[in-house]
Amino acid sequence: MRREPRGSQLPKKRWIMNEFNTTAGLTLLPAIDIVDGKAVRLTRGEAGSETNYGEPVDAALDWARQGAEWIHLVDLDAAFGRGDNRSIIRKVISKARGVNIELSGGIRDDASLEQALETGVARVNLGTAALENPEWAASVIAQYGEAIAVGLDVRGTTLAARGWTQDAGDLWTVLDRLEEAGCARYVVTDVTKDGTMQGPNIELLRQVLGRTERPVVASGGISSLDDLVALRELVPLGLEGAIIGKALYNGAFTLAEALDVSGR
Ligand SMILES: O=C(O)c1ccccc1N[C@@H]1O[C@H](COP(=O)(O)O)[C@@H](O)[C@H]1O
Repeated sequence: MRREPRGSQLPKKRWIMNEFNTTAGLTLLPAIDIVDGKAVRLTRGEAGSETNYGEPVDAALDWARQGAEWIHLVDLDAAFGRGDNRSIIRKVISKARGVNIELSGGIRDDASLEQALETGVARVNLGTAALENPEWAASVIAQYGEAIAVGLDVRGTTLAARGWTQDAGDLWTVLDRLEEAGCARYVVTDVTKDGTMQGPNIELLRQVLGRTERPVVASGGISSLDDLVALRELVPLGLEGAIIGKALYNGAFTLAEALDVSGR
């Protein structure tokens, strides 16, 4: 099924260059967030709210066995600016060979970016740096293209940085700037939903999809297979993927079941 162009007002050339693949289904990215060497889930990103789910490598091997194409790997200690989990991250990456890794947390300058890319990950997410250091973000977006995504982590339409502890600007203003810079992809997280299993913020995703032709990955709140069905309906609008966290760890459904409904 071919998708109708969104908005006949789009310039034709731009539309042709960015046509969405509507037959691809929804790419699923099971999440492994690491604190102090362990896989955890936070509630709304609040430090200290974590539930511990054991060894990150075990989670990665489990997702890989169930058919994961991607893993969303987060160094939460680096995101909070209180250390890092680099050695365990390298271990996860080497054990999950064949699975694409999206890595985030603490990637804020040339050194941390090079270190992240050297691990062989498929792409990295910039959070804080994209908000606090626009010139650097634009330069690495230009240099690395598809290897860089930007995480748009929001409460309402206010972006959050530094472990989601600081407000860092207006979503739409920053999105316009990143579009200018040619950002390849956005990971949109409703912080107020993250780790709550209250369902994704479909309205927010629709609004973002209405303002970019770049692929978008949804994050935060997924609780059921029905949520994935609802997100799949956004694929023709440009939604590419969904990050799943607590629902998998809590056994609401398995990754294999989720992949079945994802259309991949
Ligand atoms: O994923 C979380 O639960 C989370 C909670 C609190 C802060 C950040 C969180 N996640 C990831 O951190 C990166 C941002 O890191 P940085 O600002 O670039 O250092 C973001 O991509 C989220 O995926």
